[in-house]
Amino acid sequence: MEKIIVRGGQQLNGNVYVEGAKNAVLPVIAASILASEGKSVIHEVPVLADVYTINEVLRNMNADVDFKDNTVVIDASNELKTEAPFEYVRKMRASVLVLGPLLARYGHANVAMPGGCAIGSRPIDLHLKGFEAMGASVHVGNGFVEAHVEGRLKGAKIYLDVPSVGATENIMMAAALAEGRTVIENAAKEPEIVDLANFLNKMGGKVIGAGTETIRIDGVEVLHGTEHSIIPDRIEAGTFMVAAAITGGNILIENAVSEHLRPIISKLEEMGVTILEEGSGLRVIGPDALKATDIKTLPHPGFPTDMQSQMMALMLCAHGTSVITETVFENRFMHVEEFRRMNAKMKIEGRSVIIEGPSELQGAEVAATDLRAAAALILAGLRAEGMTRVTELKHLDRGYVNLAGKLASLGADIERVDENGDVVNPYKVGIVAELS
Ligand SMILES: CC(=O)N[C@H]1[C@@H](OP(=O)(O)OP(=O)(O)OC[C@H]2O[C@@H](n3ccc(=O)[nH]c3=O)[C@H](O)[C@@H]2O)O[C@H](CO)[C@@H](O)[C@@H]1O
Ligand SMILES: C=C(OP(=O)(O)O)C(=O)O
Repeated sequence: MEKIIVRGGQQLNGNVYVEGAKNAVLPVIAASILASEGKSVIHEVPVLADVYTINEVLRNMNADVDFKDNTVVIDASNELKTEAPFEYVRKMRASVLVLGPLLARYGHANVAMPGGCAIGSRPIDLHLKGFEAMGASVHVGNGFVEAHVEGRLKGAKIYLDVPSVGATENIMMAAALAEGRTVIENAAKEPEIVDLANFLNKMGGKVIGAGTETIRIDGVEVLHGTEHSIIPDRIEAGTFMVAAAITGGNILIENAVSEHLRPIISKLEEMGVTILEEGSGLRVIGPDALKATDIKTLPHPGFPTDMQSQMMALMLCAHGTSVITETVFENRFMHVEEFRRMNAKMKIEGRSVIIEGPSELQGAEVAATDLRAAAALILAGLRAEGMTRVTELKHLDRGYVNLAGKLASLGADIERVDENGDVVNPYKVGIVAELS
């Protein structure tokens, strides 16, 4: 079992580059199967286990997928199989994003039902209601969702009960090839939704309003391959911002987009962190002493749930009482127990965690409970006294490219080792093991 070993106490300084966003690239790759003509060339693709998984989902359907040098080239002009088996959906819930494109292009899709996961039950009822509103019949049984429509999907007015990112994306992709106009109300407004809309428009789609709560899609008969660069990962950027803050360091985070990071910038500034626009990125300077603050996770442009656990690590080091309220996922506090192993002082009250800081963090063996918890435990390890060992790195590899190597290049005392204690090439990471 691989581990990341961190010895706390180093201040981090230097430059780091933010990769393309995981949560943007997965829907864009799924959308590429809408193209019955031409190839899609997607740049700024991060080397992540999730990208390998979605590529395997497409290959399994008979699409040609080539991934090298951070570029994925997809030719989906073959006749595709309309299935995504459980072995892929189990590894990565975002595999359900092929449902909309398959249904729109072939009138049929059979995709394994994603289960819950460590952060909550995560139903897909809003995706399915959207397809039904567009004329599809949907059957859930034997662990699969089977959706079917005679002829083309029909445009519809769809109000989402909650602004679900995945439902907005799945419906937007399906609507791109439907007959007539679809209007999604109470749509998710995340930057990744805008990136997907831009990709669909370059494919010949007609999507307007992405980034607002109402998205209008006029369906077209054919979509074609195109070329696109993925937006930078705001959560990876936010993670490095916390790394600077928690170590009292000074990091230039290249390729960070400040408009995507407003809620994170605002909270870090409240905690005493200095953040300056510089070149094509952000310089983040940690203070001598961090101040407590409160955060409540919300859909964009509220504070992102995917930064909740990293902020928890930071708040543990701040002076005073901080409160974190998680409203997006019902069970995203699994990392609290792991932080406690590091001598963190906090208590859970319903959907909130109350932190009396600062805690004198101590190194310990801790297990990542999800992808962001993995990063958060490493961040805490940067500050803790002694050695922290983080296990369950399969979560980390889903969403961070070479996090240990990047932190080491900024001055962290960190390495990734295998079960024999031998240092692992950070670029090979767990991806190879995961897929073999
Ligand atoms: C691959 C990807 O982009 N993942 C992101 C995406 O996940 P994902 O798209 O799964 O998240 P959603 O926005 O759909 O989920 C938000 C909330 O809505 C609920 N819900 C969702 C769909 C549905 O049909 N019914 C329903 O009740 C969920 O249980 C959850 O409580 O957005 C989340 C919220 O920003 C992020 O944490 C994830 O990193
Ligand atoms: C929850 C996350 O991702 P996913 O939706 O892919 O599980 C995440 O990126 O933190």
